[in-house]
Amino acid sequence: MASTLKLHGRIDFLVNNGGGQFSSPANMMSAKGWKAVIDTNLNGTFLCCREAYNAWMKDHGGVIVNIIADMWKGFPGMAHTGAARAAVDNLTKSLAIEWAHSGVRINSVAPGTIISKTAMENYKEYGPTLFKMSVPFSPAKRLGVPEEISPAVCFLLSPAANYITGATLKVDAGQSLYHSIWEIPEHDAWPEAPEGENTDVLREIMDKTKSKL
Ligand SMILES: CCCCC/C=C/C(=O)SCCNC(=O)CCNC(=O)[C@H](O)C(C)(C)COP(=O)(O)OP(=O)(O)OC[C@H]1O[C@@H](n2cnc3c(N)ncnc32)[C@H](O)[C@@H]1OP(=O)(O)O
Ligand SMILES: NC(=O)C1=CN([C@@H]2O[C@H](COP(=O)(O)OP(=O)(O)OC[C@H]3O[C@@H](n4cnc5c(N)ncnc54)[C@H](OP(=O)(O)O)[C@@H]3O)[C@@H](O)[C@H]2O)C=CC1
Repeated sequence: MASTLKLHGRIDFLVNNGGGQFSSPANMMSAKGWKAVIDTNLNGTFLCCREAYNAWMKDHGGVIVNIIADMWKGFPGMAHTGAARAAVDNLTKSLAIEWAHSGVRINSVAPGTIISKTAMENYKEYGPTLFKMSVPFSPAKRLGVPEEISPAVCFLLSPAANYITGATLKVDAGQSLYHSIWEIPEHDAWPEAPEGENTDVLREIMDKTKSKL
C-alpha cells in the first residue's frame, strides 16, 4: 500500500483477486495445506482490505471488490477454499457496514468455473480433464473466460454501482443453481428411518423400484 501511495498518491480501488487452492478430499488435507489456503484466500483478503482502509480509504473513501467462488452448495473436494470464500462473503458484509461512514463500498464477485491457461496450469496434468469435466455442470454448457468476469468487477468499481455495497454478484451462468459435480457413491451407511407407516411406504416404493431395475 505504501509503495502504491508513493507511486500514485492515492488508492481508489482494491481488487482481491489473488488466490487459489489444490484439490484434495478433506480427510487427506494436512494442517499445513489447510492453513496455506486459508491464509491465501481469507487472511490475505482481510489484510489487504485492512491496509487499504487504514492507509487511504478511511479518510478518502474507495471501492473494494473481493473475488470468491461458487461455494454456495459447499465445495466438496476443495473444502478449504469453500470455507475461506464463504468467510470472505461474510467479511464483505461486515466491512460494508463498518466502513460505510468513510464512503467505502465493498462487494464480492463469485465466478463459476472460468478457464484460462494460467488457471489450468495450476492443476498440472489434471488441468484439462478437470476443467473439461466441469462443462456439463454449467447451464451454459461451456465454461466462462476471465473476460466475462472483469466487466462485473469494473461495474462494481464504477459510479454505476454507487448505491451497491455488501453484495455478492454471482457471475456463473446459473452454475450455483444447478447440480454439484461431486458424486456420492451408492451406500447403505445412513441411519435407518424410524419404524412406522411412513417408513413402510418408503420400503415399499424402494422395493418396487428395485424390482423394475
Ligand atoms: C475445475 C475446477 C475448478 C474449481 C474452481 C476454482 C478454480 C480456481 O480457483 S482457478 C485458480 C487457480 N489458481 C490456483 O489455484 C492457485 C494455486 N496456488 C495457490 O493458491 C497457492 O500456491 C496454495 C494456497 C495452494 C499454496 O500456497 P503457499 O502459501 O505458497 O504454500 P506452499 O506451496 O508452500 O504449500 C503449503 C502446503 O500446502 C499443501 N499443498 C500445496 N499444494 C498442494 C497440492 N497440490 N496437493 C496437496 N497439498 C498441497 C502442502 O501441505 C504444502 O506443504 P508441503 O507439503 O510442505 O509442501
Ligand atoms: N478459474 C476459476 O474457475 C475460478 C477462479 N476463482 C478465483 O479467481 C481468482 C483468479 O484466478 P484465475 O485467474 O482463474 O487463476 P490464476 O491461477 O491465473 O490466478 C491466480 C492468481 O493468484 C495468485 N496467487 C495464488 N496464490 C497466491 C498467494 N499465496 N499469494 C499471492 N498471490 C497468490 C497467483 O499469483 P502467481 O501468478 O504469482 O502465482 C495468480 O496471479 C483466484 O482467487 C481464483 O481462486 C474463483 C472461482 C473460479
